[in-house]
Amino acid sequence: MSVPQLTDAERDAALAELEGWTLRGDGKAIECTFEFDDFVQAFGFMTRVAILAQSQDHHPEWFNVYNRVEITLTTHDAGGLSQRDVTLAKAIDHLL
Ligand SMILES: C[C@H](O)[C@H](O)[C@H]1CNC2=NC(N)=NC(=O)C2=N1
Repeated sequence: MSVPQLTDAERDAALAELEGWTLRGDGKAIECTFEFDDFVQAFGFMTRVAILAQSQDHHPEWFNVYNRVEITLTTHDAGGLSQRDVTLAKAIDHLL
């Protein structure tokens, strides 16, 4: 499935709407770190993100240690950032 990468203008507009998400150094992904009270809260969040990701057929790269969850969103099919990353990021934010 072909997904277009965002243009620079589309990317900047999306980032302006996404609080806490930043552009990765290479410009091909967005990243956000979430902190919770403990591991159970963090893992519960990850479970809800997993269900969301599956429903959107768009999956995060992520790292968890104890109460911290670092999420990176990029579109492998596009080789960079696409609208699918922005849509998933917004949906993740709505979980909180
Ligand atoms: C076939 C399936 O739709 C694709 O492999 C999907 C699955 N999840 C995905 N997740 C992400 N992050 N990028 C993709 O390009 C992607 N592609």
